[in-house]
Amino acid sequence: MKINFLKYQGAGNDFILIDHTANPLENIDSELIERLCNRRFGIGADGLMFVTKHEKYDFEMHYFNADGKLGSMCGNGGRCIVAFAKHLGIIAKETNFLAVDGPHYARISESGEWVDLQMIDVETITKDGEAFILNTGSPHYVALQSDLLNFDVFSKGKTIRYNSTYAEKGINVNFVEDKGDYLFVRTYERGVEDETYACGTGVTAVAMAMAKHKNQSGHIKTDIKVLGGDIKIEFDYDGFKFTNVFLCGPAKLVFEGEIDSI
Ligand SMILES: N[C@H](CCC[C@H](N)C(=O)O)C(=O)O
Repeated sequence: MKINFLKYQGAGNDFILIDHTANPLENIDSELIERLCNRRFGIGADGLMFVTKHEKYDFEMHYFNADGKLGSMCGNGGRCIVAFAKHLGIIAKETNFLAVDGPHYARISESGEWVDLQMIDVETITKDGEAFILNTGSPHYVALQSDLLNFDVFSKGKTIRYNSTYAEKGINVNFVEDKGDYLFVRTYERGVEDETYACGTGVTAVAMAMAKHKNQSGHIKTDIKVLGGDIKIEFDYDGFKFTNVFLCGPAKLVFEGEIDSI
């Protein structure tokens, strides 16, 4: 069986993209997805996405984590799939598409390599000790951490993700250091079960948690640095609810290929 794919990355969060608009998605082979995402035996990626047709929206996004299982919303994946849809000629400058957490609006630059993706509104932020817990389409744990560059994100993130509170459903664990002009963020991702170079729903959660932590309100713009590049978050916050949330950043085509058998 031959499968054509494109590989994209958004701030170093990398994905395999497959055009499935010609036929509906059925009989998902989780083991195959896991093999394709494997960095030693496959193409290598943090996740894999299929684009399918939808009656009411420009397209539908189906996101799978590198472990082959259906994921919750992926923000960087969302930006990459918009770039992919433009590449396929499905959309031009803007789009309304459907993802697992509902409809999303996005706009794309002329070059096709920068995407502003609207994310869901968020109202509920709880605390686990000093950490903030919120869902931006995917569940996130946000903890402040000094000297983050030298911090063991993998071990500490994994310990939190597998503690008795989160072991069953899992959680994405983000660590943030406030650098004044920007936030430096590193993330241990559920479903990849490793640190990734960027996590879109994660940095969105971090920007929200920090706005609450600093008692900010109004129209808030946050510059974020992750291991794989720079991301910008914008939202309105009235002290209770985050609305008009945009995750803005790069979405780049890396290569194109054909899988014969694996
Ligand atoms: N990398 C993704 C997060 C994927 C969420 C996934 N790890 C899960 O919890 O199902 C992002 O850019 O938002």
